[in-house]
Amino acid sequence: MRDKIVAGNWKMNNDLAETEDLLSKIKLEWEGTEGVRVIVAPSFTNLHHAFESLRDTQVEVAAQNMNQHENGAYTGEVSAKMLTSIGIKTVILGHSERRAIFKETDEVLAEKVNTALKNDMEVIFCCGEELKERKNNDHFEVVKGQLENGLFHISEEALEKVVVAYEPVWAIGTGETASPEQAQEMHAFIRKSIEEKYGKDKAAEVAILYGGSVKPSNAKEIFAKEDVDGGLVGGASLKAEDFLAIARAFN
Ligand SMILES: O=C(CO)COP(=O)(O)O
Repeated sequence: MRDKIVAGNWKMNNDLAETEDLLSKIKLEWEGTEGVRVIVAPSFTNLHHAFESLRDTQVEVAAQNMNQHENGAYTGEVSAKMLTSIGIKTVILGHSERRAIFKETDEVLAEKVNTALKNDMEVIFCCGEELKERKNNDHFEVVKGQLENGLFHISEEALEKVVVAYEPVWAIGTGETASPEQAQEMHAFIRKSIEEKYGKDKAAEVAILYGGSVKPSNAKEIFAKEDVDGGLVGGASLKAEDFLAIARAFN
């Protein structure tokens, strides 16, 4: 059975005090539900603290990004080894903000995926189309291209360390959610694409998360869809109450 996952991408929010506050609320209120993985992704500066603070809990910690190079003269960057050395075993790669604002290409992302896997890290690989691409009916082609060029070079064995997150750019931070049907349609397409490359059994094991204005009020309906295995949550992950209500939406 594939994992059910609710991951909170805190983006560039929360200083140390705010991080401590949010983590303490999550720790206090998350009872741990059978079969649901809860992950938080604070900023680099707060990762070590978050990991130590959540050490004895069932809440996991992920990084929001990392560099594709192992080490060297890359001022301001963070390597896989720096992350694993503080206990971080999961990294979000290819978020649309990284692609659009920081100009990360499929080629760079393919390298990042390789580096993460080589360092035995789990990858949450993001994909998703922009509004104009959906309006032109290009969304399937765009997402397939992102998967083929950024992810599908990895081995069958490595796929076991990959979670895919579908985040339509037009639904991120806009309050506009993909309908449960739109999410299911794309998730089924993503699973089919994985199946064509790696086979049915492998595809059935890959968790595919939906991201884009997930809230306590819509999570249940979205997560009920067959190919939706959870959510990658932005804004609503900054409030413990909302984030955990989303995590409980599986029940
Ligand atoms: O980008 C997202 C998570 O990575 C989604 O953000 P929102 O939930 O704020 O729309």
